[in-house]
This record gives sequence, C-alpha cells and structure tokens, in this order.
Amino acid sequence: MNVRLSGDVISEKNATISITGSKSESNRLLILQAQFPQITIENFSESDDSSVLKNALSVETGDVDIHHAGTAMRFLTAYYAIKPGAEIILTGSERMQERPIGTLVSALRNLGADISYIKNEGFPPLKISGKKIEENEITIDAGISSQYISALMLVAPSLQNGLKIFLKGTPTSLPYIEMTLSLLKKVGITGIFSENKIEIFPSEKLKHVNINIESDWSSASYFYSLVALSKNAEITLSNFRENSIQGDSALVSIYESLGVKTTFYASENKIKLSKSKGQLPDSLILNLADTPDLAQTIAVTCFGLGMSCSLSGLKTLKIKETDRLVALQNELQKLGAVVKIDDETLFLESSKKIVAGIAIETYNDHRMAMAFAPLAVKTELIINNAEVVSKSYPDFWKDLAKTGIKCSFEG
Ligand SMILES: O=C(O)C1=C[C@@H](OP(=O)(O)O)[C@@H](O)[C@H](O)C1
Ligand SMILES: C=C(OP(=O)(O)O)C(=O)O
Repeated sequence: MNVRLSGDVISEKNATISITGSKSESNRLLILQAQFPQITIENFSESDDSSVLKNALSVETGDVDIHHAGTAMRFLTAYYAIKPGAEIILTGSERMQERPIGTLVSALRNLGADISYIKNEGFPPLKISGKKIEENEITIDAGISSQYISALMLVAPSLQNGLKIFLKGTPTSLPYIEMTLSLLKKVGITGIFSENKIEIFPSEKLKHVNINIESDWSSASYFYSLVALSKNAEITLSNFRENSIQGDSALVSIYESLGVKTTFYASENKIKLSKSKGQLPDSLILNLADTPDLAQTIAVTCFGLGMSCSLSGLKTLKIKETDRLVALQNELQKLGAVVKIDDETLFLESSKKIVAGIAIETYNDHRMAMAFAPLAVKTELIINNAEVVSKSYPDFWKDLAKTGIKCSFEG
C-alpha cells in the first residue's frame, strides 16, 4: 500500500494529536514488569515493536520471532538468558539477522549464560538456554549500540549479586542508557552510573508502582518537521512534559533553530508547536550521537527549508532497520538534493528546488516513511509501503491527516 500526499497544513485551526507512550519506555517497563509484577503501566505504546515484545514475554520454551524489533531482540536475549528453564530460539526478520548482537552475547556468555548462534556467528537467530547467573562484573564495548547495555541493566536486579557494567570506549546513544537507569530508579531499584561504571543492585520484591508513560518524542519529531516546513501551522501534542527522560526531547532546542517554538502547558501535559519569528540560519551543524532516531527527520526538514546541514555522530545508522545513511542519500537525491555521506556523517547542500511527484522508497523502515511525509507541505509526493509506520506509530497517517495533509492510499 502506497500513500499519495498533498496539501498544506491547516493554518487557522489548531490540530490536536495524541501520540501514545514512548516505545523505548514501554519496552523497558515490559521487561521490568515481567520480573516485578508489582509494576503497572499507563499510556503504553501501540507500536508493533512493543506488542511483539509483550507477546514474547509469555513464552518460556519454543520459537520466538520478533520481526523487525531491534530493542526487543536485544532485551529478550538478556531476559531469557538469565531465566532458568527458558529454552528459546530467538529470531527475527531477514534484516534482524543482519543486525549485530555479538557484543551482547559475548557479555552474557562471560557472565555464564548459555547462548549459541544458529546461523551466523554474531547475528540472530540465537538458541538460548536460561540459567542462574552468579557472576556480577562485565566489561562491554559501548560504541555499537546502547541497547546491549540497557538489556544488561534491565535484568541486573534479578541477578543474585546484581551487576557492575564497565563501559569501554565512548558510549553511543547515551540518553537511552540514562533512560534505563531512570526507569529502574522510578520502580524502586537502586542503580548508580558514574564515569564508565554502571552498578545495579539486586532486588527481590518491589512495592506497587504505577508508571504513566510519557508519549513518544521520536514520533513527535514528524510534527516538528511539519510545522518547520509550513507557513503558519500550529499543532498541539499530548502527553508531553518539560522534564522528559527521553533523549529525543532535544527536539525542542534543535527545532528552535529550525523556526519552531514549543510551548509547554504543564497542567494539561501538552505542548503546542508554532512558528517562531526570525531568520533561519543558512546551515545546521549537529552531532546526533545522542539522538540517532532524529537524523532522518532533521535531514529532510533541512532539505525542505533549502538549508544545508552537516549531521555527524551517525555511525549507528548503518545497523538500524536499514542502512539509514544510504537510504537517506538515495531518496533525497531523487528529490533533487546533493548529499554526501561517509560512515558517520551526512552532508546536505542547500538547494531551492524539490522535484515533484517522486515516490519515496521506505526500505522496511518506519522512520523513512514518516521523515519524508512532512515534505508534502512543499510538494506532492508518494510514500511507498506506507504500512511500515506501524513498527513505532500505527496511527501516523490518521494523525497526519488531522493536520490537513491529504493522504490517498493506493494499491
Ligand atoms: O534503547 C532504546 O530504546 C533505543 C536505543 C537506540 O538504539 P542504539 O543504542 O542501537 O543506537 C535507538 O536508536 C532505538 O530506536 C531505541
Ligand atoms: C532503531 C529503531 O528501533 P530498533 O533498534 O528497536 O529496531 C527505531 O525505532 O528507530
């Protein structure tokens, strides 16, 4: 199913959109709730990734297929590995079988876990036989994916002796590690992160705790882009807070430079996005190592605004749902952009023209579809395989239509 997009966003009326809970927070809380049933959750994510993880947690023996959900793959590897009695074959989509997991598997094996590779060394599918783990110290390369570290932190409170994790190298996607620690603390588990050492203490039983998950800032990014590209749109989004534990809330300051003002309504847990006055810069230079999921949105916004940008810190993009650097370059070029990439940088030249009527390929990547959609404010375009959005945001097209963009589904 493809979607043809056209039209300007509503300028008079203020569109109101309610995004569901953060996928990252939901996935962490599911793993914690499976160990500590005293946790209850509100505003749970409606993403495919979170429902696939939720279903997997009820399985103790047999095959588990988590499709495209990277976070679920990494978190479940650690979860099953430390669960005595679990006998699991953990697999995923073709792309998942190309996304590395060797660093996490080696760390777990060093702790005493029983995990083996079924096809290729270092990649899913995995055979996991859950075991009681007594070791409590591990060193891990922190430069590939923060998900490996979060996975270890999330199961650490169930280990008899807790866990000390020593991070080697400069950590990538650091706010996600901090999010994991914040949630552990919120539910009553003790943890410390200082310098390159994370220590999580064992916990047997927790008091009841109810967590109302903040909505997903990564999903909000597409509406920031829409406002940046529109003449005078105003969009209200719930349920967002000023003090977020999601690193992607950096959107507020990043999009200030791109002409979007965020107003927080604390008592209603809402934000309003509107156009700010003032001149846009000619160019944007950003390191996105802390917020990799925003890279596609920001690159497309800059292109739509006719700005140049230099985005660095992107080495993790190559091992996500697709090679996002290559995918971005391919699709931006079709629209007329001049884009250069290397292993961790994207450089976009400023250009005033956008080729109309282009069909954007999405490479099984939800963020390719959603990042290009706001360009509809500037030109008619088609997004191929529009259903990919359900990985993180199943209602995306419905919500986009609320802003006034015309969405016609074909095929
Ligand atoms: O822990 C998480 O919830 C995530 C961590 C990030 O991955 P990396 O640490 O692999 O960059 C991010 O890109 C992903 O969408 C979600
Ligand atoms: C990279 C992402 O997810 P995951 O790694 O969990 O597949 C994402 O949602 O952009």
